[in-house]
Amino acid sequence: MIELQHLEKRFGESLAVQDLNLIFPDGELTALLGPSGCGKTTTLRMINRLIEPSGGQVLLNGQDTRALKPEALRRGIGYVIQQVGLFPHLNVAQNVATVPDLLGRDRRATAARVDELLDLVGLDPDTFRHKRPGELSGGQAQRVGVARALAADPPVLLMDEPFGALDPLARDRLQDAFRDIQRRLRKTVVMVTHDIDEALRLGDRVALMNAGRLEQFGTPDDLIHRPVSDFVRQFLGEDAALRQLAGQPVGQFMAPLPSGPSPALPAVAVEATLNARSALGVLLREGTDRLTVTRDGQPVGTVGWQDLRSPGTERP
Ligand SMILES: Nc1ncnc2c1ncn2[C@@H]1O[C@H](COP(=O)(O)OP(=O)(O)OP(=O)(O)O)[C@@H](O)[C@H]1O
Repeated sequence: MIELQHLEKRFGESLAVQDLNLIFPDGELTALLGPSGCGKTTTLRMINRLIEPSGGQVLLNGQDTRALKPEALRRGIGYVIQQVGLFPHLNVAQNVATVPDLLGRDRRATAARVDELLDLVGLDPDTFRHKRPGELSGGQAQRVGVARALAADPPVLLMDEPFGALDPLARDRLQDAFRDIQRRLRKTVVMVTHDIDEALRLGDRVALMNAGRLEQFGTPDDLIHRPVSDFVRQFLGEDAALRQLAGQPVGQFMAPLPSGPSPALPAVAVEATLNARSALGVLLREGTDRLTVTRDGQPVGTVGWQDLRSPGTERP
């Protein structure tokens, strides 16, 4: 668990971060969201002490990070940035193995781990192991960056606009891949983004900052349906709820079929993997109030307006 207590950063006369109190829960992804210049990156970099706080403290599993050597601290915290910063003269495998090598881990075990990680981020090891960073697309390089950050198996991962430089298609793909990875690995992730959709899509929780202060901390649902201020409402925009739906499969919102004999099902069916916003579109277009939800063509549940307003309990 990472805890920020009265954290503050002063640059000359101006306060970039002020009296920030936040807990990043273990195993969850928290998105640090907010307009440009609100202090997101400064906050992130105070966690691994790339920036030293002017006041307050950061606790990592209860320990004040000032008590740790910055290098030792950073070895236990993966860090992914937008300009991946791969070493151009090293190949992909060597780049991913940087930290395990530094830690003196067994070579053969590291090579196996590199292949496993390349697989995990969706790069075929045989194709990519020996490529140089200059031979990769932006999306591929970013995947290598993620694999490298995971290589030492750090419990904590800090990510600064990790998908920001990618075209929308590559960004979507990598966000999906990363969401799957995070479901499996359950790292404690803090991700800086100014992209509202990304925060709502990937964040278990969202910390929305405004001018160096925390405006609201909560689940995406909290921010959308229970905004604490006009700033939150305006920053997310009126269509926030719709945009959140776009990032989630309709299967997450359905009411499962009761066991026993099948009841009469709505005539129009959609697959559970369809995004919930499109399912809403189908409801509107067909002028009906419920849809059947299928998996591989088999009915598994039904979904209606009310279900799409608030996520059901069936989240995977
Ligand atoms: N090294 C520095 N010296 C002086 N001021 C700085 C420095 N780093 C950041 N700032 C200022 O602190 C404030 C917060 O910057 P920060 O980079 O944390 O914002 P951000 O929310 O990450 O913004 P963006 O989304 O644009 O990256 C800004 O006003 C910025 O100009």
